[in-house]
Amino acid sequence: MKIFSKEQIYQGDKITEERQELPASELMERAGLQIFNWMHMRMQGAQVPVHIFCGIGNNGGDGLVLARHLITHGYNVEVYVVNCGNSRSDDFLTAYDKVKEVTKKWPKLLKCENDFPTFHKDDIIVDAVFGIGLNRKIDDWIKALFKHFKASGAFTLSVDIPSGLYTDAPIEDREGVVRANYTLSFQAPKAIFFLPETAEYTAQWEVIDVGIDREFLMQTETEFELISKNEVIPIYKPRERFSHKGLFGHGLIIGGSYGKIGAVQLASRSVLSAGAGLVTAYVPKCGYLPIQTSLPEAMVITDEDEYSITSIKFDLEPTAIGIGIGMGKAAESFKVFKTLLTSTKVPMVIDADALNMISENKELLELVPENSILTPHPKELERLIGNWTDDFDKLKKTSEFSLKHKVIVIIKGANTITVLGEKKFINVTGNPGMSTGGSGDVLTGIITGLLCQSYSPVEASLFGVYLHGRAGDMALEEYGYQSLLASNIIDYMGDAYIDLFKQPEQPQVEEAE
Ligand SMILES: NC(=O)C1=CN([C@@H]2O[C@H](COP(=O)(O)OP(=O)(O)OC[C@H]3O[C@@H](n4cnc5c(N)ncnc54)[C@H](OP(=O)(O)O)[C@@H]3O)[C@@H](O)[C@H]2O)[C@@H](O)CC1
Ligand SMILES: Nc1ncnc2c1ncn2[C@@H]1O[C@H](COP(=O)(O)OP(=O)(O)O)[C@@H](O)[C@H]1O
Ligand SMILES: [K+]
Repeated sequence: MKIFSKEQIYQGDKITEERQELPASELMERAGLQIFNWMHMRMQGAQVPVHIFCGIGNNGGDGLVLARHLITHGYNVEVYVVNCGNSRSDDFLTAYDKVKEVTKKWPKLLKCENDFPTFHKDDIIVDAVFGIGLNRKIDDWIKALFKHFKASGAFTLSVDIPSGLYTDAPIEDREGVVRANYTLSFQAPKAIFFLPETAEYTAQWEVIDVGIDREFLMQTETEFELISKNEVIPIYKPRERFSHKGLFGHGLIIGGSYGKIGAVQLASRSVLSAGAGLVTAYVPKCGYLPIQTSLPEAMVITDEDEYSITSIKFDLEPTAIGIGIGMGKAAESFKVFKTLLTSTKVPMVIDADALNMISENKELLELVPENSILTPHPKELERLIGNWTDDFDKLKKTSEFSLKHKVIVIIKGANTITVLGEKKFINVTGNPGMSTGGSGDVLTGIITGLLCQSYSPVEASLFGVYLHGRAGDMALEEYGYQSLLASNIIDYMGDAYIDLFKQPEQPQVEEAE
C-alpha cells in the first residue's frame, strides 16, 4: 500500500475534485460521513456522550460533518471549536453553517483553559483539531487541551492523524500530541504511524476511502510503501512439479566463533526453511560437531582455526552468501572478509560482525558488491551511518548511504524498513516477542535462502522480512511474548508460507458510498 506525502495528498484532492467534477466540500462530506458510518456501526445508537473537538481548517470541517450526522441520528453530541486562529477554511465554514441547520445547540468556542469541558472516562472524544495542515508549534493552551484529553482516560478517536503530529516531519513536543486510541486516516496511512518516535500516538489505525481518483493513486510514485500480504504475494515463486534441489540454490553461511556457533546453526537452518536446496555452514573447527549434530541437513566446512574464522576457503559455488553472524572481529577475520568482498560476485547478506567490521573500516564499503543486503539493527546502523537527530534524519541518511554505496539497507526493529535508494518499504509483520537473541540471525538465513531461489535482492529483502515477521506472529500464538525463541520463528516458516494463500487479506478500507 502506498503512503503518500502531505503534498501528494493535497494534489490528490485537487485532481479528484477536477476529474470527478465535485462540488465544493464534497470530499469533506464523504470523509465525515464515512467516519459517522464507522462510529454508528459500532455504537448502534448508544447514548454515550461524544465530545467532538474541531479545529478551524478542513480537519475541523470533517469533525463538523461527523457531528451533523451524529446529531441527526439522535446521538448525545457536544461540539467544540478550538479557536486557534483567524483563518477558517471555506469548507469549514460551510460545514459549520450546516451544523447550525440541524441543532439549536451551537458549537462551543474554546479560547483558553478556562473553557475546557469536563468529561468522564467512559465518554468518547473525537479529535478533529489538526490534520495534515499543522504547520507550526501549537500554543500552550492547546497543548493543555491535549493533556486534558489524556488525563480523562476517555476513548479518543483521531480524524486523519492524531492532532499535533506533522505528516512528514519529526515531532516537536511530545506532550503536544493527542494520544489516539484509534485513528481513521483518509485514503492511506501516514508514514508517522510506523516510525519509532511517532508510532505510539496511533495505537490502532484504519483507512477510510474517500474516493480519491484511482488513476492518481495508481500512478503516483511514493517514497514510502507499506509491505503486507497483498504486496508479497506477487513476489512468491511457485514450485514446478518436476523441480529438484539443484534449482533452489546453495546457500553459504559464514560466521561463528567459540561460544557463538549457535548463530550459524540458526541462520543455516533458516536458509533451508526459506526453501534453498542446499546449505553449507562455514565455521571455525569448534563448530563442526555442534552443527553436524544439531542440523543434519547442512554440510559443514571448517576453518583452519579452532576458534574463529581466519581463512575463507571453499571449493563450492554458492548461489548466495550470508556473512557475519557470531563471527567476531578478530584481525584475521577482518582480513579474510576483505578478501571475500573483492573476490565474490554472488549476492550477499551482510550482518552483525561483518557490518561492525565495515563500520570500523569504512574503506571496505568500496568493496561491497553492488546490491548487497545490509541488515543492521539500530545500533549497527548508527555505527555505519553516524548518529541522527530524529527518524526522518535517520531515513534520509540511510537513503544517502544506500545510494552512495549501491546497497540495500534493512533497518531492523518493529516495522522493519527496507531502504533502497530514496525508496522506503515499511514491513507490517513481527512483534516484540521477536526481541530475543538470534532472531536477526534467522532473518539473515531467510533472506540468503530466498536469494538462493533466484529472488532478486530487493524481492528477497521484502519477502524475507515479511515472512520472518509473519512466522514470528504465528509462533507468538503458541509461545507468547516472553517465551518465544528465535528457533521458534524457524519452526513457523512453513505456516508463514502456507498462510500466504490461506485467507485473502481483507482490504483495510471502507468503500465510499
Ligand atoms: N484526501 C484527504 O486526505 C482529505 C482530507 N480532508 C481533511 O483535510 C485535512 C487537512 O485540512 P487543512 O489543509 O485545512 O489542514 P488542517 O489540518 O485542518 O489544519 C489547518 C488549520 O490549522 C491551522 N494551524 C496549523 N498549525 C497550527 C498551529 N500550530 N496552531 C494553530 N493553528 C494551526 C491553520 O492555520 P493557518 O496556518 O492557516 O493560520 C489552518 O487553519 C486533512 O487532515 C483531513 O482531515 C478531508 O476533508 C477531505 C479529503
Ligand atoms: N518489537 C519488535 N517487533 C517486531 N520485530 C522485532 C521486534 N524486536 C525485534 N524484532 C525483529 O527481530 C530481529 C532482531 O534482530 P537482531 O537485533 O539482529 O537480533 P540478534 O542479533 O539477536 O539476532 C529483527 O529482524 C527485528 O526486526
Ligand atoms: K486530527
